[in-house]
Parts: sequence; C-alpha cells; structure tokens
Amino acid sequence: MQTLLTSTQMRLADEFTIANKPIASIDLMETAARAFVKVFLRNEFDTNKSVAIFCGKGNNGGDGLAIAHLLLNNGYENIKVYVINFSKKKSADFAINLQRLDESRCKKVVIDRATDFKNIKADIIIDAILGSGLNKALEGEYAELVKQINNLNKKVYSVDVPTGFFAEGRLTADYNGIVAYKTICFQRPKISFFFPESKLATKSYEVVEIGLDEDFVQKQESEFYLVEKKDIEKILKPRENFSHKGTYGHALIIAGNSNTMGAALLSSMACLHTGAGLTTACIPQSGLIALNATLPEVMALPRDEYTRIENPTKYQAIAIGPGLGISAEHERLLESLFAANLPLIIDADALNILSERPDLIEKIPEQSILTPHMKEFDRLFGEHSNWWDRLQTAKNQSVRLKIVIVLKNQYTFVCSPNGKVYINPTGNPAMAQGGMGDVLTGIIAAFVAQKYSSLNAAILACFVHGQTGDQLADDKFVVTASQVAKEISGVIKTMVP
Ligand SMILES: NC(=O)C1=CN([C@@H]2O[C@H](COP(=O)(O)OP(=O)(O)OC[C@H]3O[C@@H](n4cnc5c(N)ncnc54)[C@H](O)[C@@H]3O)[C@@H](O)[C@H]2O)[C@@H](O)CC1
Repeated sequence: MQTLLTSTQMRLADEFTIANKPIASIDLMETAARAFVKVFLRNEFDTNKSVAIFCGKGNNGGDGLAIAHLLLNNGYENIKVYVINFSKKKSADFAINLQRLDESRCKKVVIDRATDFKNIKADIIIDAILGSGLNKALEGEYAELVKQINNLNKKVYSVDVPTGFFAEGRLTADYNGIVAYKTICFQRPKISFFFPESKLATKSYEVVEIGLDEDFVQKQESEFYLVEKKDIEKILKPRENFSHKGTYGHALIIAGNSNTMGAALLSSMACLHTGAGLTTACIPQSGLIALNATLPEVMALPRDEYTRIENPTKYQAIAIGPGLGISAEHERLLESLFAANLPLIIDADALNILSERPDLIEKIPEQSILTPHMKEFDRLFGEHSNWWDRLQTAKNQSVRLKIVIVLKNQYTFVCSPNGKVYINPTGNPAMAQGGMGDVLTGIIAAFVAQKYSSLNAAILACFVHGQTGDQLADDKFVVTASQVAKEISGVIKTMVP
C-alpha cells in the first residue's frame, strides 16, 4: 500500500530527505524538475512548440524556473518565463534558480499585476504559480491571473498541483484555480485527486518519483492508503492441492425480484467465477428457470414472503440486496439475519431498507460490509455536499459500527473499522453501467466465503473488479457487468502467487 501524505507531511518528507540523504534542497528541486520534464517530453516531444512558464516565488515557482532551464537544454527554443511578482516573499531555492535563469538565454517577463498580463501566444502553458503551499482560496490578483490563463484555452501542465487546488480537504464546486490538462505531481498522488470534484482542476495526473526518502514517506501516520497490485498479490491465496468445494466456502446471495432477476444472476455469476466452493441464490420462484438455464452450477433457495434463512451458520458468506426490492417482508428478512449476528454483505435494496429504518443501522453485525454508491450512502447517513465530508462520515461510521464501508466511485474508498481508508485505483468510466455493483457484491461474497477477512475481501474485490474492467476496456467502449463477471477468474489467475 502506498501511504498517501498531506501537504504538511510532504514538506516533512522534503526536510527529512535533505537532512538525512546526501542531497541539498536545490538539488532535490532539480531532481523534481527533471522528473517533470521527462514526462512532459514524452507528452510534448515537439521542440518547435512555444512554452510559457508561469512561476510564483515559492518552491513551486522554483521548480518552474528549473523546468525552463531544462527545456532549453532539451532543444526547446521558444521558452518564456513569467515571474509572478505579487508578493515580496520568495523562497531561497526560487532565488537561486532565478539567478541561474538570469544567467541563461531564457526570456523572462515580470508580472506585477494581473493586468500586466496580455495575450499569450504560447502553444503550451506550464503552471508553477502556487503548489502544495496553498493556504487559502485564490483571491485578488492571483484569482484574476488564473482566470485569464484559463481563458486562453491552452493546454496547461501543472507542476505538482494545479494552482489554487487544495491537495487535501474539502473541495467546493466554485473552484477558481487553474484548469490543467495534466498535472505531473511529486512522489505521491494528492489525496484530492481521488475525489470526483478534482476533475474541475485537472483532466489527468501522473506521479513522478523525485527521490524523497521512501522509507520515511511510507512510515508516515496516515488515514489514506493507495492499494497496489503487489498488495493484492500478497493477499491472494492459491487453490491448494487436495482441496475441495468445502475448502472454499458456501456463499448465499439473497437477491432478485420478478423485474430485477438479472441482479441476482449477475451477483451469483460473479460469486461463482471468483471461486466460492458453493453458491446458492435465494430468489423468487419466478427466477428459477432463468437461474437453472444460465447458471447450472448455482443452487437455488426459492424465496417467498415467509422465507427466513434457517441455519445461517451453514453459509460462510451471506450477501443481501441486489435487485431485492423493498417490502415489509424483506425488511423482516434482513432483521432476522441481523438477529443471527453474522457478518453480512449488504448492498442495494438492503441498504435502502436500512435507510428507512435507522434503528436497524445500529444492529448491523460487526465486520459486515456495506457497499453503497453515493446516493445510497447519503440516504443512509445524511446528505453531503462534497466528497471530503462524505468520506469523513464513512470513516467515522465504519469505526463506530465496526463495519467495512465500500463507498463506490471511480476510485472506490474502502473504509475500515480501524479508521483507515484504502483507495482502489482500478476501474474506468467504461464500467459505468447497471449491474456492475451486483457483480462487485458477488465477488466480495466469494472472497468472504473463502475466509478472507471482511477488510481484505473488500479490498481484493474492488481491485480485481476494476482490473477486470480495465482489461476489458482496452478494446471496448463499454464494458458490461456480465463480461466482468465472466472474466474475473482469468484476471485473478494472473495475480495469484
Ligand atoms: N517534497 C516537497 O515538498 C518538494 C516540493 N517541491 C515544490 O514545492 C512546492 C511547495 O512549495 P512552497 O511550500 O514554497 O509553496 P508554494 O510554492 O506552493 O507557495 C508559495 C507561497 O505562496 C503563499 N500562498 C499560499 N496560498 C496563497 C494564496 N491563496 N494566495 C497567495 N499566496 C498564497 C504561501 O505563503 C506559500 O508559502 C510543491 O508544490 C512542489 O512544487 C519541490 O521543489 C521538491 C520537493
């Protein structure tokens, strides 16, 4: 897992590296600039293009000056640096790089006021005005300057973070910072990049290594971790010799209704392909033919309004909710499962039932896994106007109720009872289609059945679900839920030790 750091922690990592490694602060800045330029050159290899580099007077601006130098050395002839002189304060490394620039042949313009700034003819803009040192929203001259830069409608590359964008914390819809085409950020992605609001600030981002002390970075106390493929490979267990269906657990999927039987089929299909030893679908009579015709390996437990799950302990995982329908009978069924006090996987309509019965939320069995999307989450725990606040609530509720909350989005947040948030990096917009959540629920159920802990099951499921979608999206505009369910086993195979 990559530990994600706040801006303050990044500054500490910077100081620690300078104090403990044989590297001076100005050389660390040079390394960062070089790493930026490497990516920039890969994206914009045409040295005939003209580049305008806007530099503030802090270290972000210092990076910009070093980048100007490097681009000149890499054959870009048409480079112009705009020094934003709105404050007297300047950082020491900015001052060193400004002197270096003054000794070079690079063109430089000093901007004392936003109105000094006239039409810029450059093909590309590099934004190094303010970086992670941002301490308040842009206003006055900075806000005006940024507005003018955005109005140029040029391709903007931001250094480390778009000017005006908070690297962590609440993001509001009235964002007035730089709108970047790409942000090339240092050592770790910014926590804010995982929130949907970040699309107002940058279309994409790429992280570059700048030589900060990795051990120090990794050991920082953090609430946010980014899951990596190597973590998944470490958690996944191979199928053992002499094992049998009993080894891999029995999953029960309580799902489907007359008009939403597909949800039960998708969930069961995903559970099957993720390796549960046995899968039983608890569905209404009306779905039996469909189930038997499409998923012969899955057993049926026909459901009517009086159904209770007799002997729930015979299942190693019980998931409830996909396409279930909301009714008094289903409410009673959920309540009876809670009474058995076994961890459950709770999705879709089971979540909607809970949002109508706040008293039941208090009775969710510990170690259960809830898989809400944004709307389901807000129905359960209250309206939120931004993702930062929503995630804080998810974190707090996970700790309070001792449950795992899988808050679904392009980057899904897995909130654990230990207060940590594990961010899933896989998945893509081609997967934005009905049924995808049902598949995720089936995958989680299969991992729980195979005796992974609730947290690991959720982390594994989100990763392989997204990874399967990513592989399918390589040559597809849209990826359907059943395609993901069917391919999942092949993807897991590539990651099992
Ligand atoms: N690990 C690190 O921390 C490294 C950081 N580097 C660069 O250093 C940057 C951070 O540099 P600094 O801490 O000098 O800060 P910045 O260069 O981001 O900002 C400079 C100063 O602007 C002022 N300011 C903040 N918000 C403002 C606002 N809304 N309006 C007007 N002024 C405002 C603050 O006084 C701040 O110190 C990073 O983003 C990165 O580009 C790199 O040089 C190398 C390593």
